[in-house]
Amino acid sequence: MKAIEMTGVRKAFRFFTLEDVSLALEPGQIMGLVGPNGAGKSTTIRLLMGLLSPDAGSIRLLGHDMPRDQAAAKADVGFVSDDMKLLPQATLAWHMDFVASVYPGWDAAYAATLLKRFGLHAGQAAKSLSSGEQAKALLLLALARRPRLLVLDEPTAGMDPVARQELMTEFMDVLRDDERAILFSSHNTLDVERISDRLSFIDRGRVVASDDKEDFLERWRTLRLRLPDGVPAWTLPEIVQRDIDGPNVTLTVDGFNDDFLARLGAPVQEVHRMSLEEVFVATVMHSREVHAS
Ligand SMILES: Nc1ncnc2c1ncn2[C@@H]1O[C@H](COP(=O)(O)OP(=O)(O)OP(=O)(O)O)[C@@H](O)[C@H]1O
Repeated sequence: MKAIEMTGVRKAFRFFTLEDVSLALEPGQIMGLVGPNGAGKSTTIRLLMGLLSPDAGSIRLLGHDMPRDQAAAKADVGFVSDDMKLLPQATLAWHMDFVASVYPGWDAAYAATLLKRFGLHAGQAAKSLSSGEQAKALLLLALARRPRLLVLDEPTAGMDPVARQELMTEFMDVLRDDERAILFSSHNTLDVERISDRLSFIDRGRVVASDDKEDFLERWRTLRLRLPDGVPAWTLPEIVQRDIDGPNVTLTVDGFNDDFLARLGAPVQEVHRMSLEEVFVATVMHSREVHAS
């Protein structure tokens, strides 16, 4: 059974449409949902969690049909988004007791470990926590339930680099158990590159690429060539961008391998791997060009 299965999902708002979104996540995997502002990440996550109903398509969370079976699904799904708030007057201990009383999977020893790791104090009132501490507290409450699936909308927003690193380590620990899965959205490609097994890039309401992280990083390259006799009119479909500066040509390639080099038929001076951020930007720009034409 897949942790997440979204097929052909559509949701139209007045000025924005999420179109034909399909995502799949297996147990034991972490998926990073990456996209620019307004791409549709939170809308996708709200649909997943049953907070919105799709106009078309199907959504299954841990095998449950959404939004119909959301009560059953949510018993096993930890969800945190940046518009969630703790009760201002209540302490973190009160929140922990409350969540423990609702969810039988609550792991008190793990909660105590997370308190220490995140530098939080159970006796502190929520209103006196900094915004980064509030975000950590919400994540603690979700993680200590030991849910089979964690769905996190921008979990590291407002956190400093040290806190982000701690959190990423924590996510990796959650996945030691092969039955669990995490979907998280982020603008931060460094975080995503660090821990994700799968990546889905979303732009303007469409999933523009979805694959294993290693496959993305293996496929994409920038190539530098020097061509004294002018620039050939390459039409190879793998070339998504070409920058020409006199005889110096830089190609951005999606689908780099020996066969591509043979078909390119030109001496390549340098081949560089690309960071996930570069792959993300190139994918989004290329998808926009394709749509515009
Ligand atoms: N309830 C709604 N009614 C109308 N439009 C909406 C609604 N919710 C979201 N939108 C629109 O859908 C688009 C996508 O929003 P969404 O919050 O999913 O983007 P996002 O990728 O999470 O962006 P960000 O990274 O900026 O948080 C935006 O243009 C937003 O204005």
